[in-house]
Amino acid sequence: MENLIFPPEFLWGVSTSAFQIEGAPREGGRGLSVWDEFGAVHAGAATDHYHRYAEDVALMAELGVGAYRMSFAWPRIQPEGTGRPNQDGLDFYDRLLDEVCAAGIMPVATAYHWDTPLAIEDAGGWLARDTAFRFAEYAAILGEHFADRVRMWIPLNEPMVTTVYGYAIGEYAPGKALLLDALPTAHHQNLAHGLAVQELRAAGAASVGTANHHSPIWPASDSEADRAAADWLDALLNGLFADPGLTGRYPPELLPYLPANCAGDLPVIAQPLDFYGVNYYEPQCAAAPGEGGPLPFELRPIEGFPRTTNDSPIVPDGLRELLVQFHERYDLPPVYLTENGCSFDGVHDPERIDFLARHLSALRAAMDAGVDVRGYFVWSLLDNFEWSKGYAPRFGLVHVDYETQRRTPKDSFAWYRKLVSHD
Ligand SMILES: O=C(O)[C@H](O)[C@@H](O)[C@H](O)[C@H](O)CO
Repeated sequence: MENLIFPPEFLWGVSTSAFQIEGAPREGGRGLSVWDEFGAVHAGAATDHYHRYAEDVALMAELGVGAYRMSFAWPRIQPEGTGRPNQDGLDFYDRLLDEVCAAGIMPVATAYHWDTPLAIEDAGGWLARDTAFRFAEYAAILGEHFADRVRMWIPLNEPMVTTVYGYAIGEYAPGKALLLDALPTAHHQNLAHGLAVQELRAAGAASVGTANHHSPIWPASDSEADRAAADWLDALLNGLFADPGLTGRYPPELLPYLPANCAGDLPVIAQPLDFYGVNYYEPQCAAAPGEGGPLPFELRPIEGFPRTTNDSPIVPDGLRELLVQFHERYDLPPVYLTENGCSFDGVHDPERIDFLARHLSALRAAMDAGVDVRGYFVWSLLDNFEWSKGYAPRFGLVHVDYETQRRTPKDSFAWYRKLVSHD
């Protein structure tokens, strides 16, 4: 730990999301979301955070973090995705945010972490331009009620994952496999982001940024064809969500797949940001597609690295590579690692401690290379519902027994507490 030296004002946090921890899907007037009945495994009670939030905030206070990144559940605030807010939903988040503030922890809020109200999805979801405007109305409600306590706002969590996993390959809700015909959902999310930034700022938001999922893209070989495939994947996974907000332009190779009138929305999308949030987990590798391949690239497995129980390759230096690349590519506002973490079993989790330590060293190296990084959030405080993988992958610093809902801090919890306390 001796080499993990960070400035005294560096912001240490943990992240979660509403659908993955709250549970109580039918309590307090909450409406159904696109994830409630999607897939083989349903979240159900999750970690029952809806009832146990005070216990979880006490764990964060014990951990000594300065910030907590949570998300609001759109279907808890607007059960049908439109219209007047649901008072019970507002009251729950009032209780939660008051508890967080009373513990001296700074609330960082994501307005949307994939739990689209079912009524909105039935009306087209992110394939429909209108959803961006519904989302802006929802963001205005959040700003009106919570801008007095939330210090950092993130309109959308990882729009890339929603587009690619939700609409292009169908692994996540809503389960559509449209391949490149899914790309209008990226534009509508980018538009929703821009409109929400305007609404949140109008409501007095202290600061607004992103939580985008980014990866360095490695070509499978040095061949021209593989490098071209990697460039295309880089545009799809990174440029499609970073470029419009940071440069006011889309990667040109993607324009044929985006709505014809998308350029008209770019001024709204390119709202100046107070911070740029990055979620980093692993690099990606691309090769030229085989004969008649449906896409201008093929994914290749990343080999030769240790792996998590969620089968993700552990590549800490990929984080330094990504941040330095973005630093050279964009005029970045201050950067926060809004998510980084890994899945390993057990309360005794030396692999997680090693993972976090090596990613923090890579983060330190990126800072030494000139990247203005101001904070780091571990994914996640608690073991929780890992989307279509259900409850098997465990990402928490705190173990959760899903039978009893008993919380047990892991060895990594003690390790992170020591780190953030500068001891
Ligand atoms: O990055 C994501 O995919 C999401 O933001 C989280 O909801 C995941 O649970 C986490 O990343 C682990 O995969």
